[in-house]
Amino acid sequence: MNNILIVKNITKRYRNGSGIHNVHFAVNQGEIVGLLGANGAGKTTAIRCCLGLLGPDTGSVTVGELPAGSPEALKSIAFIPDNPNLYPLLTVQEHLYFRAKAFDLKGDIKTLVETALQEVGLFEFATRMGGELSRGQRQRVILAGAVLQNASLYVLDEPTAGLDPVSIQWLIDWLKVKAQQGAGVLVSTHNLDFLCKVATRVVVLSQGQVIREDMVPTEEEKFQHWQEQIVNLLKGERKDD
Ligand SMILES: Nc1ncnc2c1ncn2[C@@H]1O[C@H](COP(=O)(O)OP(=O)(O)OP(=O)(O)O)[C@@H](O)[C@H]1O
Repeated sequence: MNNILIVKNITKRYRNGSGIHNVHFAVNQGEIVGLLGANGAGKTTAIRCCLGLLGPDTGSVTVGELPAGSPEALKSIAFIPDNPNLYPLLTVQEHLYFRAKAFDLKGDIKTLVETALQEVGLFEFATRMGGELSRGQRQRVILAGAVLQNASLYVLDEPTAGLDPVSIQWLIDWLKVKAQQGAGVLVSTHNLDFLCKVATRVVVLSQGQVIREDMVPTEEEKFQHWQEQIVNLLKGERKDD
């Protein structure tokens, strides 16, 4: 299997001594991997290292064999943040034109933008201002930007926060299609139901370290037992209980 993301034994310590230690995992092409962990476990720090926003003290992160943070690596990663902010005074299509420019896309940008908006179900919203959209709609604009970019790795931080059940199902189906098309997906979430439905594998972080890597059970009746195990694992690792 081809790795699209390789996180190799990274350690990143903040000045106060917290951070992540010797974290290692990979995401293959066509795979959806969940990143789990209690609050403060180190998920955001690991994601920031994957995006190249933080440089690890030791270890390395590669995206499609390129060092994380390099311009080419950045072009292949789409990051969908937990708080999908848009430029409030740009329309949806202007936001996407801007993105197309930033990524130096060639060709018929108008058609590319229209196709991306159609794919995420926002074609009718093309001329709406970013500031006039709901949270779920703003997230879809960011997903449309990822479509434009033709990303090979999608990194999502708490993507179900604030989404209604229909939108969550839509996101599950959309991510599965992206994986079928060959992209790798890394999704950090506290939503175990969502994770069970979308991911094939999870990496569990606790106190800055990987404490477990697991395949997600494929049979629905095993989900509950597996979820209980994970919750107990996370409970056992929390210091404030
Ligand atoms: N900028 C920072 N400076 C100092 N310490 C930080 C910084 N960011 C995070 N930390 C600490 O690093 C550890 C890991 O934090 P991180 O944000 O990566 O966890 P997380 O798993 O994303 O948590 P959550 O689920 O609450 O978002 C925590 O102990 C946190 O307090």
